[in-house]
Amino acid sequence: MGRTFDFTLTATDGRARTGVIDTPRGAIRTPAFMPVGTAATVKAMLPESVAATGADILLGNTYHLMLRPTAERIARLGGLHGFMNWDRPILTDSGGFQVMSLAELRKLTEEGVTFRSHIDGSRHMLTPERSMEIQRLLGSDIVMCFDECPALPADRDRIADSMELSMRWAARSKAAFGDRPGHALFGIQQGGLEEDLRKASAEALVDIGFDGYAVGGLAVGEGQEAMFACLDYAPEQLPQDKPRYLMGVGKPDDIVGAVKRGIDMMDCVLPSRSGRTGQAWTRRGQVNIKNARHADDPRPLDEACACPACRSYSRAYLHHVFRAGEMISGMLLTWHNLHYYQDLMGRMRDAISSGEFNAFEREFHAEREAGDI
Ligand SMILES: CNc1nc2cc3nc[nH]c(=O)c3cc2[nH]1
Ligand SMILES: [Zn+2]
Repeated sequence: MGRTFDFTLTATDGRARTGVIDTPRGAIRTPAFMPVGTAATVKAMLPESVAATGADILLGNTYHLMLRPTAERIARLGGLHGFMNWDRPILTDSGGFQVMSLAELRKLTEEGVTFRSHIDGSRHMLTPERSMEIQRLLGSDIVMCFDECPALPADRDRIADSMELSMRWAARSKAAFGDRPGHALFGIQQGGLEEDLRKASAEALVDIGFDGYAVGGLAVGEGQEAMFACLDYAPEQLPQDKPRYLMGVGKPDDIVGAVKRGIDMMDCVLPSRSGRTGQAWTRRGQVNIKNARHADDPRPLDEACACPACRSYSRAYLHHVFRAGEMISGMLLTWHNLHYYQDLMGRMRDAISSGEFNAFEREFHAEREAGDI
């Protein structure tokens, strides 16, 4: 296993970029989409199936794994890669966002956050130092700073105070992370929808120095228009030569708009979560396979898709197994959705490389208007 973590840009088209992040566990082609493997599994998928969709990296959640089975147990068993049988790169988030959205009886102080587990009510504390320790125990390749993500809408003072706390926590995260060749630490920009606060956050993070930079604080209910308005300036406030990671995004059209605005990495539960509920994402838009109109339809979900669900099964079959509550339903639609997302990322990488991103974007939207799905 090599010891480096390097990002190489291979082409740009407008503000869109494509490149490769080299890590000791393999290369990550950017723009990259990371499937979410919350509790050491991408739900309804075998790891080899996740790899078959084209995913170079997946995301693990510190909050869930620290509660169950605990980071110490995973470390005793050799780390998250061996534990979940995924030998490619893993990015773990820092736990702060999940604590604020899932845990009970939370108390936030300068030190960190104390909370009770949503699983069994046990008491826990997360600090920048504890988050770095957990992510080290898990063995993740890309570690995220411990930060606070304020819910929007929020007034400017609240956003400013929260961003400044996150910057102090970023410095503590960096100090606790130490020097770990082959492992990366990403800072997370905050500042809500305030351009000057985002600039101040970016400058604070660059002063501390990170291997990559996330645009945090978005996809928290602000809506696509406000998110894109923020992405019209925020990515370019961050270093041009490091990966830019937009957290928690998103629907396919969110992803295309984010890549257009200079984002290199994204993660979202949407393709896997919606796959389990019967929502399929296709080039021509969304298909709810549980809708009665599919009951006798012999066509595949998407004629243009090469995934196992589209190659070997009809809409009628997918409709049936969802209506019957069969486990294969979630497996097939999750596989299709993750395959579609990775296919979308690959088509964007190719379009950027050939300087045709604008044409790609026009075609992407035109196909969705075509209807008849
Ligand atoms: C689903 N939307 C979403 N997931 C997020 C995760 C995050 N983690 C750390 N910091 C963030 O600001 C942050 C924002 C996020 N938005
Ligand atoms: Zn498919």
